[in-house]
Amino acid sequence: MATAPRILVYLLRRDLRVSDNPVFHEISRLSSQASPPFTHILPVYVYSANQIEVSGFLRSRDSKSPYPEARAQNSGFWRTGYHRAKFVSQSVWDVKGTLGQLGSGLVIRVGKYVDVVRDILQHYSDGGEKGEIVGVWMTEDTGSEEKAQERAVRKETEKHGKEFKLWLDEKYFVDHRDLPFDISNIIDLPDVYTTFRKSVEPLRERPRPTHPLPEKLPPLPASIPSQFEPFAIPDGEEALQEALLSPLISKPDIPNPPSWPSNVGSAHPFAGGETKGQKRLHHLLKSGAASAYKDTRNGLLGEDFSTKLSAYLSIGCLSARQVHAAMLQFEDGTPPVLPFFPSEETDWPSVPGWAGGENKGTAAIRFELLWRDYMRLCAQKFNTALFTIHGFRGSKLSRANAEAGADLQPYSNPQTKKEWHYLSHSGPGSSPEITRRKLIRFIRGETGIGLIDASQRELIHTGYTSNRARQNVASFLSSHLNIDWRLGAEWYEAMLVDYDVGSNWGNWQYVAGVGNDPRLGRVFNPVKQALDYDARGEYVRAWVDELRGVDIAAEPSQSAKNGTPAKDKTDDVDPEKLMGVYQAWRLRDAEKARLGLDKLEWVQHPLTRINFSVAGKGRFPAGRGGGNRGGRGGGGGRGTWNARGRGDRGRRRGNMDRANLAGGGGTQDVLPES
Ligand SMILES: Cc1cc2nc3c(=O)[nH]c(=O)nc-3n(C[C@H](O)[C@H](O)[C@H](O)COP(=O)(O)OP(=O)(O)OC[C@H]3O[C@@H](n4cnc5c(N)ncnc54)[C@H](O)[C@@H]3O)c2cc1C
Repeated sequence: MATAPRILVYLLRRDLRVSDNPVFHEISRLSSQASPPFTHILPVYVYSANQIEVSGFLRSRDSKSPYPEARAQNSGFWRTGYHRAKFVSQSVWDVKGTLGQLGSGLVIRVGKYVDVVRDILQHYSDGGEKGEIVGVWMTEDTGSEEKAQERAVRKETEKHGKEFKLWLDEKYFVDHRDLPFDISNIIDLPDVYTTFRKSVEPLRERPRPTHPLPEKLPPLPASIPSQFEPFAIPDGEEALQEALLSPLISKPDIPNPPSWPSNVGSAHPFAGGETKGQKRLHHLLKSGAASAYKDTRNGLLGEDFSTKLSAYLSIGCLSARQVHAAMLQFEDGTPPVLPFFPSEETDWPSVPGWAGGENKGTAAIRFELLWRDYMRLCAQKFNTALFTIHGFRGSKLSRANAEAGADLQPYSNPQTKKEWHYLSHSGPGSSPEITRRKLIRFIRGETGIGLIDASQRELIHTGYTSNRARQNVASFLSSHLNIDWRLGAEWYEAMLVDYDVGSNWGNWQYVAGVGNDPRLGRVFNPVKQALDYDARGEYVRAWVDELRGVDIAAEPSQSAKNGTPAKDKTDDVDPEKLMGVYQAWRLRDAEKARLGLDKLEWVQHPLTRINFSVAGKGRFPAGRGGGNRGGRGGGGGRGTWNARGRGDRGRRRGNMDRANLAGGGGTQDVLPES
């Protein structure tokens, strides 16, 4: 008589890959032993009811979900919006396909993790032919909510007398076990990134080797419990996606969102999944985009100015060490081995950077991947302070508050304290109703500040906007409008295809001045930034299509009349007219009337006016030449509206961020750069 199946349950969360996955690696190793501890595996992915709306999975229209809607705490926005829901669903389906090819499979469920686990444990509790659970495994995750999930699943598993094992999350650049401090004493994490980075350099030598793709995995058990009531899991990828997306489409976060302008492509047109992530990584190396990254990373338009790996990394379709390993092979002149992309030997030598060791592009990618590690460690250190208005700086755990002479300015410094405008209650100079109206205009991309509006519209349509744009948007909401920065973070959480708890909330805190930016009172000037990074207004005019017809042409110069080529790409642009693209209220009345802009509220009554003027005559202001990127910015982006190419290369930096950040916060106008 056949023995009953011995089943290992593996709950997947943000580890949606089969290669370089320590859990699948170990399952494969154990199952190849003479007497494996389990005969079957049950990999399960749960659409977690408090993080993604699951009412679209209700079996009938008359049934009611036992879970409240998955909405954010301060704003009421969906926790997971359309773009990410789609990307995650594609990624889940991709893993399911790979597991199927390896002789196993993936079961998809909705609900709370603990409810799903309880249901599974109960199904097998009688023993017999159905089988017996030998353990429940799960990979750890960042964030207080995720930790609570882990505790609840552990408790439930142990209540049933089964073993629970929490695996280390190995999708980061530096393995937890290799940090220069003991992770159980996370208070020792430096409060400033540079200090942390120096403690783990040289970065190229840090990551551990990757695990290979298993050749074969144990099968699913024959008896699998169905989804518990009142939900049902539809068959097929399309039906599943529809169940996820339908509530988000039927109840959009804002009424009448702006429409997608013609002829502008998404900077992030990529589908989710481990195989797609590896394809993207392969493309970055093969096209030379990885080697060019340092010079292009502050672009605004196009697919290749930056890696666009963030969404794959955030849910674990790729691990950072896979990115590192592929770059290492490229740098050493070995065709990168990606499990889903065997390399063709022949044409690599023609790729810029091939076999040349670490270059400034690949080094800069490692630098950024370490930022991601750092944000995740901060989230772990500060825990729920990640979501509080006064942020890390206000936390008792901040070393600045704990010790004299630490890197961060102490929270008690009056410069770090702001009077925030809230949605829930009145504060000095604002009421919830005014804040709500401003917030809606901010979200719709109708603030009247071109760079902000372009980014917000791009975000709502595509689920992505560049790092440069994100910094400006976060600074604008928190320092120009003084609105509770958490509303912006929640909007990003809903919208971003690459949302990641540590990176999102940590970066919002950083820019809002309550996180671990060692410099105090920094405010981005979004007009100056537009001039530096969108020198022809192409990005703004791509997404804010009302402004496409704005005439920015300069009077033909004498040299042009003589047929001599322009000295600079912007010689044919009239800087004063360009200012009307960056802030439409500055357009001449006749131009506004010609384009019908005089009837638009956001043109006539912008949320703030920034008195920035172009210094000098004929040419754009100082601060645009030379210098290289350092710290957190640099580079620039150009291209046509539907550009697919890279951003501009080799652009300025030096003192620029300081200049960009000139001026005060609040709703005060930012002072012009002298
Ligand atoms: C207000 C704000 C919110 C943000 N929210 C998120 C978020 O939810 N998820 C997220 O992954 N990133 C977030 N970022 C960081 C950064 O903007 C994105 O990682 C980056 O734009 C993603 O595009 P990319 O993959 O092409 O990045 P690249 O420029 O190609 O960078 C390579 C990788 O490095 C990492 N990285 C780069 N910059 C940062 C950074 N500042 N912090 C942490 N990791 C970084 C990402 O994993 C990224 O994929 C945020 C930044 C700001 C200013």
